Amino acid sequence: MRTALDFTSGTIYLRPQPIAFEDSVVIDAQTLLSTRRSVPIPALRAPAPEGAELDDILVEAMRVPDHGKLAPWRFILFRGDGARKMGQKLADVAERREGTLGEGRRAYEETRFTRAPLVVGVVSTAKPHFKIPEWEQVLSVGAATMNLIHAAHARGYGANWITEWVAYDDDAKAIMGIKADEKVAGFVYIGTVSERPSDRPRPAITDHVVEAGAA
Ligand SMILES: Cc1cc2nc3c(=O)[nH]c(=O)nc-3n(C[C@H](O)[C@H](O)[C@H](O)COP(=O)(O)O)c2cc1C
Repeated sequence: MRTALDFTSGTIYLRPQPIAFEDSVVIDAQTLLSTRRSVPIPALRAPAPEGAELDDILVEAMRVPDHGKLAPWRFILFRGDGARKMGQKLADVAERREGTLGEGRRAYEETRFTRAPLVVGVVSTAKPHFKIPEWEQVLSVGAATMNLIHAAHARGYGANWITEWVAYDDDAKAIMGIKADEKVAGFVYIGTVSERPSDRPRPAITDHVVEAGAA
């Protein structure tokens, strides 16, 4: 039976009135939305979702509004040996750019995709289309990324949406198998939370919401 993380109290718990679905117990949607926050990468430990659970998370990630049904995204899984090798190649790119890297910097680059047990690269394949504005496709990719994060949190995992230089570097993108006309929406670091993060101040609705016609 799976558990959910309660970020308000910091305890692993089973919901007193869980939403039962087949053999799973999942956090209720309102609690998920009101308590999710990014977990710093060093606090993301093994295990990460894998197998059927990861498949479910990816399917839920793609369950987003998508004008024209273009599915303008794809996912790259960085884990294990593949993630290690990718880090070494990216460190080489950084070294070609900047000259010999210091030990700490080299190690940072080499371990870029092994800092968490799973990193999901979300790639936008949005492009000009005769009917569907590219902007709307990009929004759908962002929605898929957020769904991915929520789907992970719903199962008790922590997640963090990161880009950093490798998302914007053409050579790094090529090494990761990302085409020149594709964009990185983000790298979502996922793992089991070892330390509960404190929250940050959240935007107030008074600063961001207006009533139409009230002015
Ligand atoms: C597209 C995108 C890219 C981001 N890239 C980074 C990044 O490279 N480094 C970073 O520290 N935070 C990055 N963030 C911010 C974190 O994902 C996160 O939102 C932030 O730490 C605040 O945490 P919260 O999710 O709890 O509000 C990015 C966010 C978005 C939406």
